[in-house]
Amino acid sequence: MRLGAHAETVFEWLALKLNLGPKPLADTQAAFQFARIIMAASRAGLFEALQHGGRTAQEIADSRNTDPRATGKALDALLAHGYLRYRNGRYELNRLSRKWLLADSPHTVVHKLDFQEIEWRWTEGFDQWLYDGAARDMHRALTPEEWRRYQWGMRDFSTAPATEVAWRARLPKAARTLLDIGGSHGFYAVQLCRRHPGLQATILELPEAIPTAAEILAREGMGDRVSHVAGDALADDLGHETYDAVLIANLIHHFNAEQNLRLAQKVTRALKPSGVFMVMDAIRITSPAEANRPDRRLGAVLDVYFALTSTSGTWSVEAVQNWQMAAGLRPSRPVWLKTMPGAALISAVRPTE
Ligand SMILES: C[S@@+](CC[C@H](N)C(=O)[O-])C[C@H]1O[C@@H](n2cnc3c(N)ncnc32)[C@H](O)[C@@H]1O
Repeated sequence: MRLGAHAETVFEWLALKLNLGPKPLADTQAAFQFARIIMAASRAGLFEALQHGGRTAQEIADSRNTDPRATGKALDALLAHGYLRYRNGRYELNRLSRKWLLADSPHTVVHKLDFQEIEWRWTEGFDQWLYDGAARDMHRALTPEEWRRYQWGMRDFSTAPATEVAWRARLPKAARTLLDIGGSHGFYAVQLCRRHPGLQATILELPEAIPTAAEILAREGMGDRVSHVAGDALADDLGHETYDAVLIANLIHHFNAEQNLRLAQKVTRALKPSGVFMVMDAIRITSPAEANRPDRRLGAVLDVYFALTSTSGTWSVEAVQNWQMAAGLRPSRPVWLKTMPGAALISAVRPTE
Protein backbone atom coordinates (compact mmCIF):
# COMPACT_ATOMS: atom_id res chain seq x y z
CA MET A 1 0.00 0.00 0.00
CA ARG A 2 1.47 3.35 -1.07
CA LEU A 3 0.97 6.36 1.22
CA GLY A 4 1.09 10.03 0.19
CA ALA A 5 0.82 11.84 -3.18
CA HIS A 6 -0.58 9.98 -6.18
CA ALA A 7 -0.84 11.48 -9.64
CA GLU A 8 -4.33 11.70 -11.16
CA THR A 9 -3.37 13.33 -14.48
CA VAL A 10 -0.44 12.93 -16.87
CA PHE A 11 0.82 16.37 -15.80
CA GLU A 12 0.77 15.42 -12.13
CA TRP A 13 2.51 12.14 -12.95
CA LEU A 14 5.21 14.08 -14.85
CA ALA A 15 5.55 16.63 -12.04
CA LEU A 16 6.13 13.83 -9.53
CA LYS A 17 8.45 11.91 -11.87
CA LEU A 18 10.54 15.04 -12.59
CA ASN A 19 10.50 15.93 -8.90
CA LEU A 20 8.82 19.29 -9.61
CA GLY A 21 6.08 19.05 -6.98
CA PRO A 22 6.93 19.19 -3.24
CA LYS A 23 6.04 15.57 -2.33
CA PRO A 24 7.08 16.16 1.31
CA LEU A 25 4.22 18.65 1.65
CA ALA A 26 1.69 16.23 0.20
CA ASP A 27 3.02 13.59 2.61
CA THR A 28 2.74 15.93 5.60
CA GLN A 29 0.60 19.07 5.41
CA ALA A 30 -2.24 17.70 3.29
CA ALA A 31 -2.11 14.30 4.99
CA PHE A 32 -2.15 15.43 8.62
CA GLN A 33 -4.67 18.23 8.16
CA PHE A 34 -7.13 16.04 6.29
CA ALA A 35 -6.57 13.19 8.75
CA ARG A 36 -7.62 15.46 11.58
CA ILE A 37 -10.68 16.72 9.65
CA ILE A 38 -11.94 13.14 9.19
CA MET A 39 -11.30 12.31 12.85
CA ALA A 40 -13.01 15.49 14.11
CA ALA A 41 -16.02 15.00 11.80
CA SER A 42 -16.39 11.44 13.00
CA ARG A 43 -16.14 12.35 16.70
CA ALA A 44 -18.65 15.17 16.27
CA GLY A 45 -21.05 12.74 14.59
CA LEU A 46 -21.28 14.53 11.22
CA PHE A 47 -21.50 11.21 9.37
CA GLU A 48 -24.08 9.83 11.80
CA ALA A 49 -26.17 12.95 11.17
CA LEU A 50 -26.53 11.84 7.53
CA GLN A 51 -27.45 8.22 8.28
CA HIS A 52 -31.14 8.68 7.38
CA GLY A 53 -30.77 10.98 4.37
CA GLY A 54 -29.28 14.15 2.94
CA ARG A 55 -29.09 17.37 4.95
CA THR A 56 -27.82 20.92 4.58
CA ALA A 57 -24.79 22.10 6.57
CA GLN A 58 -27.11 24.13 8.80
CA GLU A 59 -29.31 21.09 9.56
CA ILE A 60 -26.26 18.94 10.34
CA ALA A 61 -24.81 21.66 12.58
CA ASP A 62 -28.16 22.03 14.41
CA SER A 63 -28.41 18.29 15.02
CA ARG A 64 -24.81 17.93 16.28
CA ASN A 65 -24.58 21.26 18.10
CA THR A 66 -21.61 22.35 15.98
CA ASP A 67 -20.84 25.74 14.44
CA PRO A 68 -22.67 26.03 11.05
CA ARG A 69 -19.83 27.83 9.21
CA ALA A 70 -17.14 25.46 10.50
CA THR A 71 -19.38 22.49 9.75
CA GLY A 72 -19.91 23.64 6.15
CA LYS A 73 -16.17 23.99 5.60
CA ALA A 74 -15.42 20.56 7.06
CA LEU A 75 -18.19 19.00 4.92
CA ASP A 76 -16.75 20.62 1.78
CA ALA A 77 -13.28 19.24 2.58
CA LEU A 78 -14.80 15.77 3.01
CA LEU A 79 -16.73 16.23 -0.23
CA ALA A 80 -13.57 17.25 -2.09
CA HIS A 81 -11.87 14.02 -1.02
CA GLY A 82 -14.68 11.63 -1.90
CA TYR A 83 -16.07 11.06 1.61
CA LEU A 84 -19.52 12.54 0.83
CA ARG A 85 -21.62 13.51 -2.15
CA TYR A 86 -23.77 16.59 -2.75
CA ARG A 87 -27.21 16.47 -4.39
CA ASN A 88 -30.16 18.86 -4.48
CA GLY A 89 -28.46 21.24 -2.05
CA ARG A 90 -27.81 18.53 0.52
CA TYR A 91 -24.79 16.55 1.71
CA GLU A 92 -25.23 12.77 1.61
CA LEU A 93 -23.26 9.72 2.64
CA ASN A 94 -21.65 7.79 -0.21
CA ARG A 95 -20.55 4.12 -0.34
CA LEU A 96 -17.29 4.87 1.44
CA SER A 97 -18.68 6.81 4.40
CA ARG A 98 -21.71 4.54 4.80
CA LYS A 99 -19.51 1.43 5.03
CA TRP A 100 -16.70 2.73 7.28
CA LEU A 101 -17.93 5.80 9.14
CA LEU A 102 -21.22 4.81 10.75
CA ALA A 103 -20.83 3.34 14.23
CA ASP A 104 -23.34 0.53 13.68
CA SER A 105 -21.94 -0.61 10.32
CA PRO A 106 -20.30 -4.06 10.61
CA HIS A 107 -17.21 -2.51 8.96
CA THR A 108 -17.06 0.59 11.12
CA VAL A 109 -13.71 2.26 11.88
CA VAL A 110 -15.32 4.98 14.01
CA HIS A 111 -13.86 3.60 17.25
CA LYS A 112 -10.40 3.31 15.69
CA LEU A 113 -10.60 6.97 14.61
CA ASP A 114 -11.52 7.82 18.19
CA PHE A 115 -8.51 5.89 19.53
CA GLN A 116 -6.30 7.65 16.98
CA GLU A 117 -6.84 10.89 18.89
CA ILE A 118 -4.74 9.26 21.67
CA GLU A 119 -2.25 7.85 19.15
CA TRP A 120 -1.96 11.32 17.62
CA ARG A 121 -0.70 12.69 20.94
CA TRP A 122 1.77 9.82 21.29
CA THR A 123 3.26 10.44 17.85
CA GLU A 124 4.20 13.97 18.90
CA GLY A 125 6.97 12.14 20.78
CA PHE A 126 8.81 11.14 17.56
CA ASP A 127 11.06 14.24 17.71
CA GLN A 128 12.34 13.49 21.20
CA TRP A 129 12.52 9.73 20.47
CA LEU A 130 14.94 10.35 17.58
CA TYR A 131 17.40 11.71 20.14
CA ASP A 132 16.89 9.42 23.09
CA GLY A 133 15.44 6.31 21.38
CA ALA A 134 13.51 5.73 24.58
CA ALA A 135 10.34 3.65 24.45
CA ARG A 136 7.19 4.92 26.15
CA ASP A 137 5.51 1.64 27.05
CA MET A 138 1.86 2.38 26.20
CA HIS A 139 0.42 -0.61 28.07
CA ARG A 140 1.81 0.77 31.33
CA ALA A 141 0.55 4.31 30.78
CA LEU A 142 -3.08 3.94 29.72
CA THR A 143 -5.85 5.27 31.95
CA PRO A 144 -9.01 3.10 32.32
CA GLU A 145 -10.80 5.37 29.82
CA GLU A 146 -7.91 5.01 27.34
CA TRP A 147 -8.00 1.21 27.80
CA ARG A 148 -11.66 1.34 26.76
CA ARG A 149 -10.92 3.39 23.63
CA TYR A 150 -7.91 1.15 22.82
CA GLN A 151 -9.95 -2.06 22.92
CA TRP A 152 -12.74 -0.61 20.79
CA GLY A 153 -10.16 0.73 18.33
CA MET A 154 -8.52 -2.69 18.01
CA ARG A 155 -11.91 -4.23 17.35
CA ASP A 156 -12.49 -1.97 14.32
CA PHE A 157 -9.00 -2.71 13.05
CA SER A 158 -9.58 -6.46 13.13
CA THR A 159 -12.88 -7.10 11.36
CA ALA A 160 -11.58 -7.58 7.80
CA PRO A 161 -8.28 -9.39 8.60
CA ALA A 162 -9.94 -11.64 11.20
CA THR A 163 -12.36 -12.96 8.60
CA GLU A 164 -9.52 -13.57 6.14
CA VAL A 165 -7.32 -15.24 8.77
CA ALA A 166 -10.19 -17.56 9.73
CA TRP A 167 -10.54 -18.67 6.10
CA ARG A 168 -6.87 -18.99 5.29
CA ALA A 169 -5.47 -20.45 8.54
CA ARG A 170 -4.72 -24.19 8.40
CA LEU A 171 -5.87 -25.69 11.67
CA PRO A 172 -5.46 -29.40 12.45
CA LYS A 173 -8.47 -31.48 11.41
CA ALA A 174 -11.01 -31.64 14.23
CA ALA A 175 -9.23 -28.88 16.20
CA ARG A 176 -11.06 -28.31 19.51
CA THR A 177 -9.00 -25.82 21.50
CA LEU A 178 -7.56 -22.44 20.57
CA LEU A 179 -5.53 -20.01 22.67
CA ASP A 180 -5.63 -16.42 21.39
CA ILE A 181 -2.78 -14.54 23.10
CA GLY A 182 -3.53 -10.82 23.48
CA GLY A 183 -6.80 -11.47 21.65
CA SER A 184 -8.55 -8.42 23.11
CA HIS A 185 -12.12 -8.09 21.67
CA GLY A 186 -11.84 -11.72 20.50
CA PHE A 187 -12.75 -11.14 16.87
CA TYR A 188 -10.05 -13.47 15.52
CA ALA A 189 -11.12 -16.23 17.92
CA VAL A 190 -14.79 -15.61 17.10
CA GLN A 191 -14.22 -15.89 13.34
CA LEU A 192 -12.05 -19.00 13.76
CA CYS A 193 -14.75 -20.60 15.93
CA ARG A 194 -17.45 -19.73 13.37
CA ARG A 195 -15.35 -21.38 10.66
CA HIS A 196 -14.58 -24.46 12.81
CA PRO A 197 -17.78 -25.47 14.62
CA GLY A 198 -16.03 -27.82 17.07
CA LEU A 199 -13.56 -25.17 18.24
CA GLN A 200 -13.55 -23.51 21.68
CA ALA A 201 -11.30 -20.50 22.33
CA THR A 202 -9.58 -18.94 25.32
CA ILE A 203 -8.37 -15.36 25.05
CA LEU A 204 -5.40 -14.55 27.27
CA GLU A 205 -5.45 -10.82 28.01
CA LEU A 206 -4.00 -8.30 30.45
CA PRO A 207 -6.53 -7.68 33.26
CA GLU A 208 -6.89 -3.99 32.36
CA ALA A 209 -8.16 -4.91 28.88
CA ILE A 210 -10.80 -7.39 29.95
CA PRO A 211 -13.75 -5.21 31.08
CA THR A 212 -14.13 -3.59 27.65
CA ALA A 213 -12.88 -6.60 25.68
CA ALA A 214 -15.52 -8.81 27.33
CA GLU A 215 -18.25 -6.25 26.62
CA ILE A 216 -17.28 -6.21 22.92
CA LEU A 217 -17.06 -10.01 22.77
CA ALA A 218 -20.53 -10.42 24.35
CA ARG A 219 -22.07 -8.67 21.33
CA GLU A 220 -20.95 -11.56 19.11
CA GLY A 221 -23.21 -14.02 20.95
CA MET A 222 -20.64 -16.82 21.12
CA GLY A 223 -21.68 -17.91 24.64
CA ASP A 224 -18.96 -19.90 26.39
CA ARG A 225 -17.26 -20.94 23.13
CA VAL A 226 -15.01 -17.87 23.42
CA SER A 227 -13.99 -16.61 26.85
CA HIS A 228 -11.35 -14.41 28.45
CA VAL A 229 -8.74 -15.32 31.02
CA ALA A 230 -6.67 -12.63 32.72
CA GLY A 231 -2.91 -13.01 32.61
CA ASP A 232 0.40 -11.94 31.14
CA ALA A 233 1.74 -13.95 28.20
CA LEU A 234 5.31 -13.05 29.14
CA ALA A 235 5.06 -14.11 32.77
CA ASP A 236 2.49 -16.92 32.86
CA ASP A 237 2.84 -20.60 32.07
CA LEU A 238 0.64 -21.48 29.08
CA GLY A 239 0.17 -25.14 29.96
CA HIS A 240 1.29 -28.45 28.47
CA GLU A 241 -0.20 -30.10 25.36
CA THR A 242 -3.46 -28.21 25.91
CA TYR A 243 -4.21 -26.49 22.59
CA ASP A 244 -4.67 -27.54 18.96
CA ALA A 245 -3.90 -24.00 17.85
CA VAL A 246 -2.37 -20.86 19.32
CA LEU A 247 -2.76 -17.45 17.69
CA ILE A 248 -0.91 -14.25 18.46
CA ALA A 249 -2.20 -11.40 16.29
CA ASN A 250 -0.72 -7.92 16.33
CA LEU A 251 1.20 -8.42 19.55
CA ILE A 252 4.77 -9.59 18.80
CA HIS A 253 5.62 -5.99 17.81
CA HIS A 254 5.32 -5.14 21.51
CA PHE A 255 7.92 -7.77 22.52
CA ASN A 256 11.69 -7.91 21.98
CA ALA A 257 13.50 -10.85 20.32
CA GLU A 258 14.28 -12.65 23.57
CA GLN A 259 10.67 -12.34 24.78
CA ASN A 260 9.34 -13.61 21.45
CA LEU A 261 11.69 -16.60 21.50
CA ARG A 262 10.68 -17.51 25.06
CA LEU A 263 7.03 -17.09 24.13
CA ALA A 264 7.46 -19.42 21.11
CA GLN A 265 8.98 -22.01 23.47
CA LYS A 266 6.08 -21.73 25.90
CA VAL A 267 3.60 -21.95 23.03
CA THR A 268 5.32 -25.09 21.71
CA ARG A 269 4.98 -26.72 25.12
CA ALA A 270 1.30 -25.69 25.23
CA LEU A 271 0.55 -27.17 21.80
CA LYS A 272 -0.61 -30.73 21.27
CA PRO A 273 1.40 -32.73 18.69
CA SER A 274 0.37 -31.51 15.18
CA GLY A 275 -0.88 -28.30 16.79
CA VAL A 276 -0.26 -25.02 14.97
CA PHE A 277 1.27 -21.74 16.17
CA MET A 278 -0.02 -18.79 14.11
CA VAL A 279 1.67 -15.41 14.25
CA MET A 280 -0.06 -12.54 12.48
CA ASP A 281 1.46 -9.08 12.20
CA ALA A 282 2.70 -6.32 9.91
CA ILE A 283 6.07 -7.42 8.54
CA ARG A 284 9.26 -5.36 8.35
CA ILE A 285 12.18 -5.63 5.94
CA THR A 286 15.13 -7.87 6.86
CA SER A 287 17.68 -5.36 5.52
CA PRO A 288 17.65 -1.89 3.85
CA ALA A 289 18.23 -3.63 0.47
CA GLU A 290 14.58 -4.72 0.65
CA ALA A 291 13.20 -1.27 1.48
CA ASN A 292 11.46 -0.79 -1.87
CA ARG A 293 9.22 -3.85 -1.44
CA PRO A 294 5.59 -2.68 -1.54
CA ASP A 295 4.51 -5.34 0.96
CA ARG A 296 6.88 -3.92 3.60
CA ARG A 297 5.63 -0.31 3.61
CA LEU A 298 3.13 -0.69 6.44
CA GLY A 299 5.68 -2.59 8.54
CA ALA A 300 8.28 0.14 8.03
CA VAL A 301 6.06 2.88 9.45
CA LEU A 302 4.74 0.70 12.27
CA ASP A 303 8.31 -0.29 13.16
CA VAL A 304 9.00 3.34 14.09
CA TYR A 305 5.60 3.75 15.76
CA PHE A 306 5.96 0.69 18.02
CA ALA A 307 9.55 1.56 18.88
CA LEU A 308 8.17 4.82 20.26
CA THR A 309 4.94 3.64 21.87
CA SER A 310 6.00 0.22 23.00
CA THR A 311 9.37 -1.41 23.56
CA SER A 312 10.06 -3.13 20.27
CA GLY A 313 8.89 -2.80 16.62
CA THR A 314 7.75 -4.93 13.71
CA TRP A 315 9.58 -8.16 12.80
CA SER A 316 10.63 -9.90 9.59
CA VAL A 317 9.22 -13.25 8.41
CA GLU A 318 12.69 -14.74 8.95
CA ALA A 319 12.85 -13.56 12.57
CA VAL A 320 9.45 -15.10 13.37
CA GLN A 321 10.31 -18.38 11.65
CA ASN A 322 13.67 -18.53 13.46
CA TRP A 323 11.88 -18.34 16.83
CA GLN A 324 9.43 -20.98 15.69
CA MET A 325 12.23 -23.32 14.51
CA ALA A 326 14.36 -22.71 17.60
CA ALA A 327 11.33 -23.73 19.66
CA GLY A 328 11.07 -27.00 17.71
CA LEU A 329 8.24 -26.09 15.33
CA ARG A 330 8.11 -26.61 11.56
CA PRO A 331 7.16 -23.36 9.72
CA SER A 332 5.06 -23.32 6.57
CA ARG A 333 4.97 -20.64 3.87
CA PRO A 334 3.67 -17.27 5.11
CA VAL A 335 0.24 -16.16 3.95
CA TRP A 336 0.18 -12.49 2.90
CA LEU A 337 -3.14 -10.93 3.83
CA LYS A 338 -5.20 -9.19 1.15
CA THR A 339 -7.31 -7.30 3.69
CA MET A 340 -4.28 -5.83 5.50
CA PRO A 341 -1.57 -5.21 2.90
CA GLY A 342 1.86 -5.62 4.51
CA ALA A 343 0.68 -8.11 7.13
CA ALA A 344 1.22 -11.87 7.05
CA LEU A 345 0.08 -14.99 8.86
CA ILE A 346 3.17 -17.06 9.72
CA SER A 347 2.26 -20.55 10.87
CA ALA A 348 4.35 -23.41 12.20
CA VAL A 349 3.35 -26.93 13.23
CA ARG A 350 4.50 -28.92 16.23
CA PRO A 351 5.86 -32.21 14.82
CA THR A 352 4.32 -35.40 16.16
CA GLU A 353 7.88 -36.46 17.35
C1 LIG B 1 -2.51 -4.40 19.36
S1 LIG B 1 -3.61 -5.27 20.37
C2 LIG B 1 -4.09 -6.61 19.31
C3 LIG B 1 -5.42 -7.17 19.68
C4 LIG B 1 -5.89 -8.33 18.78
N1 LIG B 1 -5.02 -9.48 18.86
C5 LIG B 1 -6.00 -7.87 17.35
O1 LIG B 1 -5.15 -8.23 16.53
O2 LIG B 1 -6.91 -7.09 17.05
C6 LIG B 1 -2.53 -6.07 21.50
C7 LIG B 1 -3.29 -6.72 22.65
O3 LIG B 1 -2.37 -7.49 23.42
C8 LIG B 1 -2.60 -7.27 24.79
N2 LIG B 1 -1.32 -7.52 25.51
C9 LIG B 1 -0.24 -6.70 25.57
N3 LIG B 1 0.74 -7.26 26.30
C10 LIG B 1 0.26 -8.48 26.72
C11 LIG B 1 0.79 -9.52 27.51
N4 LIG B 1 2.01 -9.43 28.03
N5 LIG B 1 0.01 -10.60 27.73
C12 LIG B 1 -1.24 -10.71 27.21
N6 LIG B 1 -1.79 -9.74 26.45
C13 LIG B 1 -1.06 -8.64 26.20
C14 LIG B 1 -3.08 -5.84 24.87
O4 LIG B 1 -3.84 -5.61 26.04
C15 LIG B 1 -3.89 -5.69 23.60
O5 LIG B 1 -5.26 -5.95 23.79
